[in-house]
This record gives sequence, C-alpha cells and structure tokens, in this order.
Amino acid sequence: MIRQYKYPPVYEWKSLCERPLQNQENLSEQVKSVFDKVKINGDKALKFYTEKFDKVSLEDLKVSESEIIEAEQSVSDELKSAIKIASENIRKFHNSQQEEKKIIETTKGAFCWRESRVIESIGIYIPGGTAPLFSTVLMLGIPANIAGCKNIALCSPPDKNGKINPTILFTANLIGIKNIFKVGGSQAIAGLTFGTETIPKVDKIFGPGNQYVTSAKQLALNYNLAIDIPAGPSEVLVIADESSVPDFVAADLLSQAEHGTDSQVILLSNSEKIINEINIEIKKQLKDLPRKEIAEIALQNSKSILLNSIDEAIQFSNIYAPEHLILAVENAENFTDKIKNAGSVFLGNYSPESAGDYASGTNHTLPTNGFAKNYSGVSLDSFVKKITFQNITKKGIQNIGKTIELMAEAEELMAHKNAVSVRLKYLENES
Ligand SMILES: NC(=O)c1ccc[n+]([C@@H]2O[C@H](COP(=O)([O-])OP(=O)(O)OC[C@H]3O[C@@H](n4cnc5c(N)ncnc54)[C@H](O)[C@@H]3O)[C@@H](O)[C@H]2O)c1
Ligand SMILES: N[C@H](CO)Cc1c[nH]c[nH+]1
Ligand SMILES: [Zn+2]
Repeated sequence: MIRQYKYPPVYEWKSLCERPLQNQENLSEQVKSVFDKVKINGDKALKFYTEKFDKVSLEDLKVSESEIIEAEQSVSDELKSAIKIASENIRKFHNSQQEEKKIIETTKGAFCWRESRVIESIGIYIPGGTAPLFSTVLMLGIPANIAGCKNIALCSPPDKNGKINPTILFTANLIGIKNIFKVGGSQAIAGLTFGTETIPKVDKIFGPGNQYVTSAKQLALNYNLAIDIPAGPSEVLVIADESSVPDFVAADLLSQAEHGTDSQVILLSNSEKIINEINIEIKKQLKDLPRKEIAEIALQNSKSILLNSIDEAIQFSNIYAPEHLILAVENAENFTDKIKNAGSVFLGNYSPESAGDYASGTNHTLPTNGFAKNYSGVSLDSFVKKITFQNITKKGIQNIGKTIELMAEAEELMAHKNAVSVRLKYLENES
C-alpha cells in the first residue's frame, strides 16, 4: 500500500518526487532495434513484432470498412450518446482555442502578425495494451479536425483475435478517421516515422502510451518528426485538507493507479487524520476493483506525505510537476495563482480527475514524469504551426532602417546592412 511520510525535510523532497524507475538504457536499445527493422523491412517487421509482443499473427494491418460497420453495431446506444456528449464538450473547449489574427504595428509603418497553418499529415497513437482508451481518440481527433489535418493515420494494438476494440473504431469513424491500423507499441511509432507499404509516413506523432511508446516517440525526434509531448504512465497528485471527502479522494487516487503498474499517485495533506481516513478508504475501494492487481502495484510506487500547510503542499507539488493536480481543499480557487507546474488542475470536491479524462472538455493527453515543468498538454496549438508575417511600408523602413543598419554593422554582417541601405537610398532618390 501507499508509503507514508511525515514532515519530510525540504532536502528530501526532490528524491520523494522521483517516479518509479524505468530501465531507460535497455528500453532505448530495444526500441532502436525495432526502428531499424521497421525502416528496412516495413510491414514484414510490423507483423513480426505484432506477433512477438501482441501474440497475434495478422494478414492485413489496415482495418477494413466491414470491420468498422461491425464495430458500430456492437456499441450500445447509451455509450454512443455518452461519446457524443463528451465530443461536443471537447469540441467546444478546443474550438475556443482558435486565435484571431492580431496585426501589431511595432514601429510606425511596420506591421507584424502570426497565422496558424495546419500540420497536414499526423499519426495518432491510441493505447490499447491493458485498456482500450477510446476517449483518447476524441482528445486527439477532435482538435485535429478543428485544425484541419488532412491525413490522419490512427494506430492501436490488436487484441489476441487480431481486432481493435470496437468502441475505438466507432469513435474514430464518428470523427471521420478512416485510416486505422492494427499495430501498437514502438513498432507503431516506427511505422508512422518511416512509412511502410501500408502505413503512411507522417510529420507529427500524437498520443500517450506505455514506456515503449513514449521511448519510441522520443526516438522519432531523431528522424525529423515532431511529437506532441512525452505522455507516459498516468499520475495524479491530490492535496487534501480536512474539508475533503476521504471517499472522493481515495477514488481519485485509485482512478490513476488503475491505469498501469508504472503509474504513481501522491497524496499531500496538512492533516494526519485525513491521510489515515483516505488510506482506509483506498483499502476498502480497492477490494472491488476489477483492475485491483494493477492498482495494487501502482500503489506500492505511491506516497502519502504529511506537511505543515497547504502552501507547503503546493510548493512540493510544483517540484513534483504532476500530470494531474487535484486541490481538494477549502476555497481551492484561492490557491490557483501559486500553481507553477501541473498538466491539468481540478478544483474542489466535485471536480474529479475522471471528468477531464472523458467529458468536461479539457484534453487528457498531458505531460507526465515531471515534464509539466516545461510542456503543456495537447491543445489546438499542437496541430498547427504559427507562421509570422510582416509588411513594412516605405515609411516603416525609413523609421526602423537606421536601427537595423547599426545592429547589422555591429554584428559585422554587411550584406544584412546593405539590404536596408539600398532601400533607404532608393527612397531618398525618389523624394
Ligand atoms: N499521459 C497521458 O496523457 C496518458 C493518457 C492515457 C494513457 N496513458 C498511459 O498510457 C499507458 C497505456 O499503456 P498500455 O500498455 O495499456 O498500452 P499501450 O498501447 O501504450 O502499449 C501496448 C503495446 O506495448 C507493446 N509492448 C508490451 N510489452 C512489450 C515488451 N515487453 N516489449 C516491447 N513492446 C511491448 C506491445 O506492442 C503492445 O501493443 C498507461 O501507462 C497509461 O497510464 C497516459
Ligand atoms: N488519465 C489518462 C491520462 O493520464 C487518460 C484516460 C483515458 N481514459 C481514462 N483515462
Ligand atoms: Zn485516466
């Protein structure tokens, strides 16, 4: 169960913030060898690794039209409606992220602005190893739709019968994704990186996954591709005071512990009483969870820490930089300014992290493993590039020309200076 710490001194905080150890050295060697094989042997290598890691031999990697129709029929109407409600909220929130063009006159006559342009070919990875995360199709597919991505290739691991979970197929079809491939793990990322006979090469790869997927995405960066973020094993940090409800907090902690054995959950409080009550609740709720074995292992990597105050807990959380932060404290809104590093924040007793995972509208593809210090979660921005434009008038170049000439000369770049000087001379002659 969760290890407990009481008032640890500040010099111990950094080591308390460490995530469960992953064997990165072996991992990157293994992933590199998968990349090398897929680059040379294409589909043949993808099928080899699918047989090795997913224990299924496939003739065809692409999901057929008839498989999509079959999948549609097996999803209940109730679930279909829930997915549609979630889609609308996710669409609303991501639509609001569209930026209006703002033209700024920096110097009289010099106009500068930015415009977004879509990344046309993208790959979306949908985890499916231990749970079929069809909600991730919404989180990536909807902003891709809004941005206008033209070519979307979706990869997800097949099950033992060589099928992708029907709800993943239904959701993909709902938002217009047609190119769906039965391939998972690092081999899927390698396929999207190089392209194979079946899978198209893409410009950017999106999506969370286990340590093999995350390591493969990092490797893809060496081949002139972009990735969204390092989104690995899920994690949550809850800060709870005596106003929190132990039942609720225990459920929130277990919700992320059940994702994978390498997940981690952290509980911080200024009350020993509440920590004890939450721990009792965790034991109670754990008993009934179908993914009890997975959650139990994740809890062994997890910690509850008694600190002096909620302010101190927020300082700790800023060092930990959690993927999800829940503030189950009185007047939670009063603490938001103090949060420096977190992927997504949930305020008060009635904002469970599951709401963000599925349906409130925010994106659940978020930076893990401390990357919330330097990365944002996926948003509409992740699917576009921003191009800057400028339009300088005759008056504008006369106003800013001298500044450019002086700076270019100081950098000893005379061609740069001349590019301005010739224009200024021309204008002088004109007048
Ligand atoms: N950070 C986020 O935003 C976010 C969102 C959703 C899920 N997640 C995380 O995604 C992860 C999903 O993991 P998963 O395993 O269920 O699914 P997955 O689809 O990421 O990985 C399954 C694949 O891993 C490969 N694999 C398994 N064992 C292997 C081995 N020994 N060697 C090489 N490859 C191997 C297989 O090909 C398999 O298809 C969880 O850790 C979850 O916490 C994170
Ligand atoms: N909590 C995950 C992100 O860490 C996302 C997810 C999908 N389904 C359920 N949860
Ligand atoms: Zn989750």
